[in-house]
Amino acid sequence: MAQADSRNEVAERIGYITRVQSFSACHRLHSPTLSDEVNKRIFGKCNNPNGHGHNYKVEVTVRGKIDRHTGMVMNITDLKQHIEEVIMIPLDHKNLDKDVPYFANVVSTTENVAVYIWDNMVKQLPANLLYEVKIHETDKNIVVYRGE
Ligand SMILES: Nc1nc2c(c(=O)[nH]1)N=C([C@H](O)[C@H](O)COP(=O)(O)OP(=O)(O)OP(=O)(O)O)CN2
Ligand SMILES: [Zn+2]
Repeated sequence: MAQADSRNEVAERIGYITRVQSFSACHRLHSPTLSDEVNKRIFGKCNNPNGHGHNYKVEVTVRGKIDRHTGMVMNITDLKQHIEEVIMIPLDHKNLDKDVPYFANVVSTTENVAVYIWDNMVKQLPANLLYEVKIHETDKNIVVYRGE
C-alpha cells in the first residue's frame, strides 16, 4: 500500500512495464582470442563454421514513477519505437557476427546480445528508466542483464 504524504496525498507509485519482441538471427559461437581447437571444445556444436539460427524472444522492462497525469511510467508506443530501432532494425534476420559490427570481435553469446541491447537501449530511454533486458535464446536458455 502506498504511503500518504503530509498533505494526505498519495505518494509516488513505482511501476514496471515489459514489452516483448521476437527476432530471428543466426550466429556462430567463436572467440577470436582462442584457438580453433579450444573454440571447438568450449562451444561444441555452436562453433559450427556455417553457424546456426535462433528465434530470440526479448523482454525489455522499464521501471519508473507512474505519472499522476498520464497514468503511465512511459508510453508503450514510445518503447515500441525504441525496440524497433535498437533490436529489430540492427538484429532481425541478420547474421549477428557478420552484419552487426559490435560482434566482429565480441562473441555473440546471449549474454553479450543482452549487453548490446542494454547499451543501445539505455542511450535512447530517459535516464534511469531501463530496468532489465531478458532474452530467451531458446525455450530453455534465458539470460537476464540489468546493466551491472
Ligand atoms: N552461457 C551461454 N552458453 C551458451 C550459449 C550462450 O549464449 N550463453 N549459447 C549456446 C548456443 O548458441 C546454442 O544455440 C544453444 O543451443 P542448444 O544447446 O541447442 O539449446 P537448448 O539448450 O535449448 O537445446 P537442447 O534441447 O537442450 O539441446 C550454447 N551455450
Ligand atoms: Zn546459438
